[in-house]
Amino acid sequence: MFDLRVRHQFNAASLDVHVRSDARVLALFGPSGAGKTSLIKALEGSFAPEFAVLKAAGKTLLDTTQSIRVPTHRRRLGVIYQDARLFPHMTVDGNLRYAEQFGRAKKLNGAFEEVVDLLGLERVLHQRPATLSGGEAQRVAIGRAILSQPRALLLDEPLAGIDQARREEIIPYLLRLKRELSLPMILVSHDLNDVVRLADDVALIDEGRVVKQGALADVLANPELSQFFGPSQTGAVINGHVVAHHPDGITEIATSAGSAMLAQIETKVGADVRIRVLAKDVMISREKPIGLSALNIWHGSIVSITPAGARGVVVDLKCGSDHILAFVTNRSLQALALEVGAACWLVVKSLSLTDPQIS
Ligand SMILES: Nc1ncnc2c1ncn2[C@@H]1O[C@H](COP(=O)(O)OP(=O)(O)OP(=O)(O)O)[C@@H](O)[C@H]1O
Repeated sequence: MFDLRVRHQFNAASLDVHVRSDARVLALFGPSGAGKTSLIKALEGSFAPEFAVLKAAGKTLLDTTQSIRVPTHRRRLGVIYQDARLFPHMTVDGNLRYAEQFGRAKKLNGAFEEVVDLLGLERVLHQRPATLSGGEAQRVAIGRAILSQPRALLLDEPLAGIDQARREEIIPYLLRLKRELSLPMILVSHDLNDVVRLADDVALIDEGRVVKQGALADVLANPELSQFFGPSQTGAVINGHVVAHHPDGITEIATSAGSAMLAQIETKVGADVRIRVLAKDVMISREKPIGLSALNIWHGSIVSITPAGARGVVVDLKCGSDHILAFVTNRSLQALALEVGAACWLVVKSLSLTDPQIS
C-alpha cells in the first residue's frame, strides 16, 4: 500500500530510504532525527526531496524521474500531527463538518455519524477545541482527517504530546479504526509500545537509512537488532487469543508456545491479542523447572546465539511456531552449555508479559 523512495542531502544529514509495505498499518520507528518526519513531509507534499518516488494506496504522488508531482491539496492524505491543529473558533462539530464539506465534492451519507461514533465524539461535539483534553483533541483531528475521505492516514507521533493515561484512552480508538476502516495508515513513532500495539509492518529508520523492515513479529524477533532496540526494549511479539479469565485474577491466553498467563486484562474471551515478551524477562533452564512461582514455562529449542554487548548474548528460541528472544549472560551461557539445537525450558513471570491488545 506504500512504496516510498526518497534521497535527499540536507546540510548536515542525508536521507536515503526505500520503504515498502502492503500491510494495513506500517510503522516508521526510529530515534529522533532518523528521518521519519522528512519522509511524511515528502509524502504530504511539504518537503520536495532531490529524488523521490512516492506511491500510496496505488497512486503515484511524486516521481521526480518522470516529473509527476500531484499537488499537495490533491494528494488526499489525512495527516495527524503531534498537536491536533483544530480550528479554535469552531466547535468540534464545526471542525468535523468543515472537513466533510471541503474534503471532497461527494458527501458520504451517514459517514459523519459513523465517524463520530467510531471515535466516541458525541459528548464533545458542541465544545470548542480549547476545552478538550489532549486525547479528545487528537480524536477530533483523526475524525476530521477521516471525513476528508483520504486515500491513506499518516499519523506523525500522534501520541507524543499526551500523558500515559490519555494514550491508553486513544489506542483502542486507533485499533478500532484499523479494524473497521479499510484505510492504509502510516504510524510514525519512537515509542515501541505504540508500534507493537498498532502496526503490522515496521520499518526501522536510523540516521536517514532503513536498518530493517518487514512484518512486525519478524523484525522484533530478529536477534541481530538487539543493539538497535537496546537491552530494555529487545523482545519478541507473539500472537494468541484469550481463552479464559480465571477467578484468581489471571487471564489465560493460548499461543503456539503454550498457555500464557498474565494479570487479568479486559479483552473478551476469544479475542486476538499480541503479547510482547521482553528478552530481559525470559530465563532459560535445561531441565524442566519445578516448584517455581512463575506461571509461564514453555519448551523450545535454540535457533541462534548472537553476541549482545560485553556481558551476554541474545538467544533465539523457537517455541511452537513462535520465536522468543532471551538475554543470557556469558556466564550462564557457559554454565548451561547452551548451543544451537539444544532443547530448553523458558520461564517467564506472568507479569512480564506486556501490552496485550486487540490485534
Ligand atoms: N529542512 C531541513 N534542513 C536541514 N536539515 C534538516 C531539515 N529537515 C530535516 N533535517 C535533518 O534531517 C534529519 C532527519 O530529520 P527528521 O525530522 O526527518 O527526523 P525524525 O526521525 O522525524 O526525528 P523526530 O522524531 O525528532 O522528528 C535530521 O538530522 C534533521 O536535522
